[in-house]
Amino acid sequence: MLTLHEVTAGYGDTTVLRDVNLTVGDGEVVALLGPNGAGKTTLLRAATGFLRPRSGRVSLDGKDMTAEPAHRYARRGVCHLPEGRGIFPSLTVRENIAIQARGRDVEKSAAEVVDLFPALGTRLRQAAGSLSGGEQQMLALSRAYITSPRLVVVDEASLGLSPRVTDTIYELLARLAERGVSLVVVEQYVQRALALARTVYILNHGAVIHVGRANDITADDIYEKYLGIGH
Ligand SMILES: Nc1ncnc2c1ncn2[C@@H]1O[C@H](COP(=O)(O)OP(=O)(O)OP(=O)(O)O)[C@@H](O)[C@H]1O
Repeated sequence: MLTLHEVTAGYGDTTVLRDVNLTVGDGEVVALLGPNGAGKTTLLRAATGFLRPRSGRVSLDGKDMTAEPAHRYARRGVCHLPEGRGIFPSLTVRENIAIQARGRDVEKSAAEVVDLFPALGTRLRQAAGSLSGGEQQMLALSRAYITSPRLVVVDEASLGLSPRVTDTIYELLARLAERGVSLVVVEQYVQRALALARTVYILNHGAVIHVGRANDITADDIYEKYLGIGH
């Protein structure tokens, strides 16, 4: 459903991505891995209309989206969950849900979120910034449920969270995948990403240096061959 063809992108005079090709099929889960500064966040931004490529082409279901802004991607079912959660800390949980709901019934959306994340049920009137890190990430993930997207792009969902909360977040991503939602997941924990994904892309210095099936590679291989961090 999503295709990046020879995408080059960057900021000001800095070129970050160079001729990147990437495809995500309907219902496919892609893990996007690579060292710090490799350009993973930049790739997600270029793939969802938040950063316009300098050259190359981004398309959704065959339609050229390269020059389109992010809200047009959203209208076509793309949900971008940025690093840093993308929630409004000074607004209440309910107000955040109202913004995520984008014109949908807020009560119904809030009920859906509470059903999915009972922990948020007693906190609807609380400022989102006063939630724990895990609860804030759950609130951020709510967007991917109440808007019924076809493609969800997730940047470092587990950053700073405990292993237990990370398990919960990954169960929810797996549930989205079971529903047939396509996912692109940037993750520092290679093992977790491999367990979820069908396809692995490894990025280094803004270029794709490996594409393959997640079943055909181990986390150790990825560290040794591509990330250069013996562990
Ligand atoms: N807004 C910006 N303006 C200028 N340069 C930027 C900007 N955002 C990122 N960069 C640079 O682009 C490069 C790639 O950054 P990016 O955040 O895409 O990498 P990443 O793989 O997601 O890294 P990390 O794992 O550390 O988040 C880095 O050298 C970074 O300094």
